[in-house]
Amino acid sequence: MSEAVSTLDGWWSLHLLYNVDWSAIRVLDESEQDALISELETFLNKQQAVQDAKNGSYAFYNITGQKADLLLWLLRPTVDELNALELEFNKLQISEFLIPSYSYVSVVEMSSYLAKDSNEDPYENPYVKSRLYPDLPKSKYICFYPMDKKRDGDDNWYMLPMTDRQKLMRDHGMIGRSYAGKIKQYITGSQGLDKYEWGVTLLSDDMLEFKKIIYEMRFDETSARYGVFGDFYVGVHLPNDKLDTFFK
Ligand code: VOV
Repeated sequence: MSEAVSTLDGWWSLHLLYNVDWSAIRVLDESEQDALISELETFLNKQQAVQDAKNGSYAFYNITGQKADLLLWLLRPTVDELNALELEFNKLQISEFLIPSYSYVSVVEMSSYLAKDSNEDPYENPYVKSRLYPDLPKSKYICFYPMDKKRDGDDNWYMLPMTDRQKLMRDHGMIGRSYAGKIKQYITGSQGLDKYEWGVTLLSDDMLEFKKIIYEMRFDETSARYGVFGDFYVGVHLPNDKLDTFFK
Protein backbone atom coordinates (compact mmCIF):
# COMPACT_ATOMS: atom_id res chain seq x y z
CA MET A 1 0.00 0.00 0.00
CA SER A 2 1.26 3.50 -0.79
CA GLU A 3 1.79 5.79 2.17
CA ALA A 4 -1.09 8.22 2.76
CA VAL A 5 -0.02 11.84 3.11
CA SER A 6 -0.93 13.47 6.41
CA THR A 7 -2.95 16.67 6.31
CA LEU A 8 -3.38 19.70 8.50
CA ASP A 9 -7.05 20.55 8.74
CA GLY A 10 -8.46 23.99 9.45
CA TRP A 11 -11.88 25.56 9.30
CA TRP A 12 -14.92 23.73 8.01
CA SER A 13 -16.12 24.97 4.66
CA LEU A 14 -19.49 25.15 2.95
CA HIS A 15 -19.97 26.44 -0.59
CA LEU A 16 -23.67 27.17 -1.21
CA LEU A 17 -24.80 27.97 -4.75
CA TYR A 18 -28.23 29.25 -5.70
CA ASN A 19 -30.26 30.44 -8.63
CA VAL A 20 -32.54 33.40 -7.94
CA ASP A 21 -36.27 33.02 -8.63
CA TRP A 22 -36.39 36.41 -10.39
CA SER A 23 -40.06 36.20 -11.44
CA ALA A 24 -41.14 35.64 -7.81
CA ILE A 25 -39.03 38.57 -6.54
CA ARG A 26 -40.28 40.86 -9.29
CA VAL A 27 -43.95 40.60 -8.17
CA LEU A 28 -43.19 41.60 -4.56
CA ASP A 29 -44.02 45.13 -3.37
CA GLU A 30 -40.99 47.40 -3.09
CA SER A 31 -41.34 47.35 0.72
CA GLU A 32 -41.29 43.53 0.71
CA GLN A 33 -38.20 43.55 -1.52
CA ASP A 34 -36.54 46.08 0.80
CA ALA A 35 -37.32 43.93 3.84
CA LEU A 36 -35.69 40.80 2.47
CA ILE A 37 -32.65 42.68 1.15
CA SER A 38 -32.21 44.39 4.52
CA GLU A 39 -32.48 41.06 6.39
CA LEU A 40 -29.86 39.54 4.05
CA GLU A 41 -27.63 42.57 4.61
CA THR A 42 -27.88 42.08 8.38
CA PHE A 43 -26.92 38.41 7.94
CA LEU A 44 -23.89 39.37 5.81
CA ASN A 45 -22.85 42.08 8.27
CA LYS A 46 -22.92 39.42 10.97
CA GLN A 47 -20.62 37.25 8.86
CA GLN A 48 -18.23 40.20 8.54
CA ALA A 49 -18.28 40.70 12.32
CA VAL A 50 -17.42 37.00 12.83
CA GLN A 51 -14.60 37.36 10.29
CA ASP A 52 -13.30 40.51 12.02
CA ALA A 53 -13.29 38.56 15.30
CA LYS A 54 -11.34 35.77 13.52
CA ASN A 55 -13.97 33.16 14.33
CA GLY A 56 -14.65 32.31 10.70
CA SER A 57 -14.80 33.88 7.27
CA TYR A 58 -17.17 34.30 4.32
CA ALA A 59 -17.44 35.33 0.69
CA PHE A 60 -20.48 36.36 -1.38
CA TYR A 61 -20.32 36.40 -5.19
CA ASN A 62 -22.64 36.85 -8.17
CA ILE A 63 -21.96 33.84 -10.40
CA THR A 64 -21.62 34.39 -14.16
CA GLY A 65 -23.66 32.07 -16.42
CA GLN A 66 -26.72 29.92 -15.80
CA LYS A 67 -25.32 27.27 -13.44
CA ALA A 68 -26.01 29.60 -10.49
CA ASP A 69 -26.60 33.26 -9.61
CA LEU A 70 -25.10 33.37 -6.12
CA LEU A 71 -22.26 31.73 -4.24
CA LEU A 72 -22.16 32.05 -0.48
CA TRP A 73 -18.95 30.56 0.93
CA LEU A 74 -18.86 30.07 4.69
CA LEU A 75 -15.96 29.00 6.94
CA ARG A 76 -16.31 28.05 10.60
CA PRO A 77 -14.20 26.30 13.29
CA THR A 78 -16.67 23.39 13.64
CA VAL A 79 -19.07 21.61 11.32
CA ASP A 80 -21.81 22.11 13.95
CA GLU A 81 -21.45 25.89 13.63
CA LEU A 82 -21.51 25.60 9.86
CA ASN A 83 -24.61 23.42 9.99
CA ALA A 84 -26.39 25.90 12.29
CA LEU A 85 -25.37 28.79 10.03
CA GLU A 86 -26.81 27.08 6.98
CA LEU A 87 -30.08 26.61 8.88
CA GLU A 88 -30.05 30.30 9.85
CA PHE A 89 -29.57 31.24 6.18
CA ASN A 90 -32.36 28.86 5.11
CA LYS A 91 -34.73 30.68 7.48
CA LEU A 92 -34.07 34.12 6.00
CA GLN A 93 -36.90 35.48 3.83
CA ILE A 94 -34.57 35.66 0.84
CA SER A 95 -34.18 31.87 0.92
CA GLU A 96 -37.80 31.51 -0.25
CA PHE A 97 -36.59 33.07 -3.51
CA LEU A 98 -33.39 31.04 -3.87
CA ILE A 99 -33.28 27.73 -5.71
CA PRO A 100 -30.36 25.55 -4.52
CA SER A 101 -28.15 24.57 -7.45
CA TYR A 102 -25.06 23.06 -5.80
CA SER A 103 -23.43 22.69 -2.41
CA TYR A 104 -20.02 21.49 -1.32
CA VAL A 105 -18.90 20.41 2.16
CA SER A 106 -15.17 20.28 2.93
CA VAL A 107 -12.40 21.33 5.33
CA VAL A 108 -9.60 23.80 4.64
CA GLU A 109 -6.57 21.58 4.13
CA MET A 110 -2.81 21.62 3.80
CA SER A 111 -1.03 18.42 2.88
CA SER A 112 2.42 17.67 4.25
CA TYR A 113 4.04 16.79 0.89
CA LEU A 114 6.29 19.84 1.04
CA ALA A 115 6.52 20.22 4.83
CA LYS A 116 10.00 20.61 6.29
CA ASP A 117 11.05 18.45 9.26
CA SER A 118 10.54 20.43 12.43
CA ASN A 119 9.78 19.89 16.10
CA GLU A 120 7.35 22.78 16.31
CA ASP A 121 3.59 22.25 16.39
CA PRO A 122 2.54 23.18 12.82
CA TYR A 123 -0.80 24.45 14.12
CA GLU A 124 1.16 27.17 15.98
CA ASN A 125 3.08 28.29 12.89
CA PRO A 126 1.78 31.75 11.79
CA TYR A 127 1.97 30.90 8.05
CA VAL A 128 0.12 27.61 8.53
CA LYS A 129 -2.47 29.36 10.70
CA SER A 130 -3.08 31.98 8.00
CA ARG A 131 -3.65 29.19 5.47
CA LEU A 132 -5.89 26.99 7.65
CA TYR A 133 -7.95 29.84 9.13
CA PRO A 134 -8.03 32.31 6.25
CA ASP A 135 -9.22 35.89 6.38
CA LEU A 136 -10.86 35.85 2.93
CA PRO A 137 -10.15 39.06 1.00
CA LYS A 138 -12.90 40.89 -0.89
CA SER A 139 -11.27 40.16 -4.24
CA LYS A 140 -13.25 41.19 -7.30
CA TYR A 141 -13.52 37.69 -8.75
CA ILE A 142 -13.91 34.09 -7.63
CA CYS A 143 -13.35 30.74 -9.33
CA PHE A 144 -14.56 27.60 -7.53
CA TYR A 145 -14.51 24.01 -8.70
CA PRO A 146 -14.39 20.55 -7.17
CA MET A 147 -11.82 18.02 -8.36
CA ASP A 148 -10.49 14.49 -7.93
CA LYS A 149 -7.15 12.84 -8.45
CA LYS A 150 -7.52 10.08 -11.03
CA ARG A 151 -7.77 6.37 -10.15
CA ASP A 152 -7.87 4.80 -13.59
CA GLY A 153 -5.66 1.88 -14.66
CA ASP A 154 -2.03 2.98 -14.68
CA ASP A 155 -3.03 6.58 -13.94
CA ASN A 156 -3.75 6.09 -10.26
CA TRP A 157 -2.58 8.90 -7.98
CA TYR A 158 -3.22 6.79 -4.90
CA MET A 159 -0.93 3.98 -6.07
CA LEU A 160 2.04 6.31 -6.62
CA PRO A 161 4.86 6.09 -4.09
CA MET A 162 5.10 9.03 -1.70
CA THR A 163 8.35 10.30 -3.28
CA ASP A 164 6.71 10.49 -6.74
CA ARG A 165 3.72 12.39 -5.36
CA GLN A 166 6.07 14.73 -3.49
CA LYS A 167 7.93 15.52 -6.70
CA LEU A 168 4.70 16.14 -8.59
CA MET A 169 3.37 18.40 -5.84
CA ARG A 170 6.67 20.32 -5.81
CA ASP A 171 6.30 20.98 -9.56
CA HIS A 172 2.66 21.95 -8.98
CA GLY A 173 3.65 24.35 -6.21
CA MET A 174 6.31 25.97 -8.44
CA ILE A 175 3.68 26.90 -11.04
CA GLY A 176 1.35 28.10 -8.30
CA ARG A 177 4.04 30.28 -6.78
CA SER A 178 4.54 32.13 -10.07
CA TYR A 179 1.00 33.49 -9.56
CA ALA A 180 1.81 34.93 -6.11
CA GLY A 181 0.24 38.36 -5.71
CA LYS A 182 -2.22 37.68 -8.55
CA ILE A 183 -4.22 34.74 -7.21
CA LYS A 184 -5.04 33.50 -3.71
CA GLN A 185 -5.73 29.77 -3.64
CA TYR A 186 -7.70 27.88 -1.00
CA ILE A 187 -7.68 24.08 -1.05
CA THR A 188 -10.43 22.33 0.89
CA GLY A 189 -10.43 18.55 1.30
CA SER A 190 -13.63 16.54 1.09
CA GLN A 191 -12.73 12.86 1.11
CA GLY A 192 -15.69 11.18 2.82
CA LEU A 193 -17.56 14.50 2.99
CA ASP A 194 -18.68 15.16 -0.56
CA LYS A 195 -18.63 13.66 -4.04
CA TYR A 196 -15.29 15.11 -5.12
CA GLU A 197 -12.01 14.92 -3.18
CA TRP A 198 -10.99 18.59 -3.14
CA GLY A 199 -12.53 21.98 -3.67
CA VAL A 200 -10.31 24.60 -5.29
CA THR A 201 -11.34 28.20 -4.63
CA LEU A 202 -9.32 30.95 -6.29
CA LEU A 203 -9.71 34.68 -5.63
CA SER A 204 -8.24 37.42 -7.83
CA ASP A 205 -8.80 40.97 -9.02
CA ASP A 206 -8.31 39.78 -12.59
CA MET A 207 -10.61 37.04 -13.92
CA LEU A 208 -8.18 36.24 -16.75
CA GLU A 209 -5.58 35.01 -14.22
CA PHE A 210 -7.88 32.03 -13.47
CA LYS A 211 -7.80 30.94 -17.09
CA LYS A 212 -4.05 31.44 -17.24
CA ILE A 213 -3.16 29.40 -14.14
CA ILE A 214 -5.59 26.57 -14.88
CA TYR A 215 -4.38 26.36 -18.49
CA GLU A 216 -0.74 26.37 -17.43
CA MET A 217 -1.38 23.67 -14.82
CA ARG A 218 -3.05 21.49 -17.44
CA PHE A 219 0.44 20.91 -18.90
CA ASP A 220 1.86 19.90 -15.54
CA GLU A 221 1.72 16.14 -14.87
CA THR A 222 -0.22 16.55 -11.61
CA SER A 223 -3.17 17.97 -13.56
CA ALA A 224 -2.43 16.63 -17.07
CA ARG A 225 -2.38 13.02 -15.92
CA TYR A 226 -4.18 12.96 -12.59
CA GLY A 227 -6.62 15.91 -12.48
CA VAL A 228 -10.36 15.20 -12.87
CA PHE A 229 -12.54 18.28 -12.68
CA GLY A 230 -16.14 19.10 -11.81
CA ASP A 231 -18.02 22.19 -12.96
CA PHE A 232 -16.29 25.55 -12.76
CA TYR A 233 -18.16 28.45 -11.13
CA VAL A 234 -16.80 31.95 -11.70
CA GLY A 235 -18.30 35.21 -10.53
CA VAL A 236 -18.04 38.80 -9.41
CA HIS A 237 -17.92 40.06 -5.81
CA LEU A 238 -21.33 41.20 -4.53
CA PRO A 239 -20.80 43.78 -1.77
CA ASN A 240 -23.64 44.90 0.52
CA ASP A 241 -24.01 48.25 -1.26
CA LYS A 242 -24.81 46.42 -4.51
CA LEU A 243 -27.53 44.16 -3.06
CA ASP A 244 -30.27 46.64 -3.93
CA THR A 245 -29.35 46.91 -7.60
CA PHE A 246 -28.72 43.16 -7.76
CA PHE A 247 -32.14 42.08 -6.52
CA LYS A 248 -34.32 44.95 -7.86
C1 VOV B 1 -1.69 30.32 -6.47
C2 VOV B 1 -1.74 29.11 -6.92
C3 VOV B 1 -1.38 27.81 -6.27
C4 VOV B 1 -0.34 27.51 -5.41
C5 VOV B 1 0.75 28.43 -4.88
C6 VOV B 1 -0.46 26.11 -5.06
C7 VOV B 1 0.45 25.43 -4.25
C8 VOV B 1 0.12 24.17 -3.72
C9 VOV B 1 0.96 23.47 -2.78
C10 VOV B 1 2.30 23.96 -2.28
C11 VOV B 1 0.29 22.30 -2.45
C12 VOV B 1 0.80 21.17 -1.51
C13 VOV B 1 0.74 21.57 -0.08
C14 VOV B 1 -0.65 21.95 0.37
O1 VOV B 1 -0.82 23.12 0.69
O2 VOV B 1 -1.55 21.10 0.38
C15 VOV B 1 -0.95 22.30 -3.17
C16 VOV B 1 -1.93 21.31 -3.03
C17 VOV B 1 -2.99 21.21 -3.90
N1 VOV B 1 -3.30 22.04 -4.95
FE1 VOV B 1 -2.35 23.76 -5.43
N2 VOV B 1 -1.56 25.60 -5.71
C18 VOV B 1 -2.14 26.59 -6.46
C19 VOV B 1 -3.25 26.52 -7.30
C20 VOV B 1 -3.92 25.33 -7.49
C21 VOV B 1 -4.88 25.10 -8.53
C22 VOV B 1 -5.29 26.09 -9.61
C23 VOV B 1 -5.33 23.81 -8.40
C24 VOV B 1 -6.29 23.08 -9.31
C25 VOV B 1 -5.50 22.17 -10.24
C26 VOV B 1 -5.75 22.53 -11.65
O3 VOV B 1 -5.06 22.00 -12.55
O4 VOV B 1 -6.67 23.30 -11.91
C27 VOV B 1 -4.72 23.25 -7.25
C28 VOV B 1 -5.00 22.01 -6.75
C29 VOV B 1 -4.40 21.54 -5.60
C30 VOV B 1 -4.83 20.35 -4.90
C31 VOV B 1 -6.04 19.51 -5.29
C32 VOV B 1 -3.97 20.16 -3.84
C33 VOV B 1 -4.03 19.02 -2.82
C34 VOV B 1 -3.40 17.80 -3.47
C35 VOV B 1 -3.08 16.65 -2.56
O5 VOV B 1 -2.89 15.54 -3.11
O6 VOV B 1 -3.01 16.82 -1.34
N3 VOV B 1 -3.84 24.18 -6.74
N4 VOV B 1 -1.02 23.43 -3.95
